Amino acid sequence: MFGNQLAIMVNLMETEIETSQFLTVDDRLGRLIPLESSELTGSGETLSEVMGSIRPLAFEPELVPKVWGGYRLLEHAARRQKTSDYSSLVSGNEICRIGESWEISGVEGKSSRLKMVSQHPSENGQQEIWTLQQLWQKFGASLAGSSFVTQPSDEQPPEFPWLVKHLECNDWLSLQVHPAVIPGCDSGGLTGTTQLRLFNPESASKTETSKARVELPDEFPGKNGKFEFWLVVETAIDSEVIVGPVREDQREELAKQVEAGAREYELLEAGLLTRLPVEAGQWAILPPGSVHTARGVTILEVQTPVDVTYRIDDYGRRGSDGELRTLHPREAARAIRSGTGLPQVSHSLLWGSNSKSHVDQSTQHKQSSRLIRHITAPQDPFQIRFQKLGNDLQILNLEEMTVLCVIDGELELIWKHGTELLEPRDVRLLPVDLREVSLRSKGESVSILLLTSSSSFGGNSPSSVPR
Ligand SMILES: O=P(O)(O)OC[C@H]1O[C@@H](O)[C@@H](O)[C@@H](O)[C@@H]1O
Repeated sequence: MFGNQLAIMVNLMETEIETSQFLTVDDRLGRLIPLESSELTGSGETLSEVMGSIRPLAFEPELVPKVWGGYRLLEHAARRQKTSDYSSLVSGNEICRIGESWEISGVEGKSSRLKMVSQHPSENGQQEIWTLQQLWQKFGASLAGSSFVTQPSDEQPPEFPWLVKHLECNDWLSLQVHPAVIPGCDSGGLTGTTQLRLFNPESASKTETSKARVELPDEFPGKNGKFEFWLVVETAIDSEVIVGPVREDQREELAKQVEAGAREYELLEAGLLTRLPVEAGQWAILPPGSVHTARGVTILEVQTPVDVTYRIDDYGRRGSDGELRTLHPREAARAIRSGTGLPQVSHSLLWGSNSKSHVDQSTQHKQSSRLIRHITAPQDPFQIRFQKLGNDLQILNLEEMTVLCVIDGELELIWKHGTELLEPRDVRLLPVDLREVSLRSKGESVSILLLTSSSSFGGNSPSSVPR
């Protein structure tokens, strides 16, 4: 699957919080070791040397089995790898429901592996393997430019600021909530104006600020909480989301009932959660402390790099070990109390029948063949822009590190030394050192999502190339 390395993801139960770790086989020791401690890192001194030349970075998607998953992410991965042997793509080599495909991750122990293009073997003859976290620590300035800060050596190494996944929620996700932000948190290796864009409860709206100061979780001192953005990419029949609290003044009651072990239907009956049908093209913003679940949807998820979920209700399901999946009512109640904003689900669609209406905090404008919509608010920890491009060439100036996700259509991505054709679900990390890339649709149009830290989008909006 990854050269001669077998990569395996296992679920570990650490106290009450479910977490997981990517493992790799150490040939010398003849056993599994955490990927981050593997010594298979490359020896390049610059990002260009590692890559052969500076180029958009592609990572190996990591497929994660989930009880609520399906088979589409697996089928997609098989198509992409040009294999019909699905079992070779799954940890443990057993075909099972896949819920998540981790596209870009620097999360400790679960960092994405760089897809190598040049096949330079390292000194010991092995294919080099770089994780995103290793690249971030060694070449952060090439990736993020002047906004990257190196930490003094006695401090925690900076963490890559975003986590990008595809989710296939064939069945309901657990009803869940993620922990809130801790003030004075790790900046994720970014500084200056960019650092201000990382989630800060002080800059949230007034009603939210008072709540942000309540009890804070102590499990992850010094880390950001989990702020999520969902773009609904595909839907099935009966596609729905459930979110809450519906109003800010319900937060305490919701927390109380969750702590007392209330189930999803009781919270819905009490009007503390709301159930909404969703269509492809809608999006949701889920600040820490938002209760949520979904089913019948494929989602592109962008989040801050915190892999912690507190389950409120799991509908009596058993995990792969045959045991009921753990619920965390006490931690969930605490996360709800320290929530930093209400969950929002867009009323309009980014594409489809009502895509023209203005909604929520997004803004939209049309330029030549392009539709641009800024989705997240300036105080949010990352900025999301949706763009529809035609087949005229557009330049994207990379004044800051950008993640490019293809949503629909085929995209031609051109940079100084090369070009590549991207398909829906392809994700690329565009380092600042690339300076600029050009984009155009191979067909009539292509939809893309751009992820950055700053809301200014200075030179980072594609502009037409004069012909
Ligand atoms: O606890 P389960 O149901 O497996 O869900 C866990 C998953 O939930 C989703 O809403 C997202 O937050 C994912 O990033 C997370 O991994």
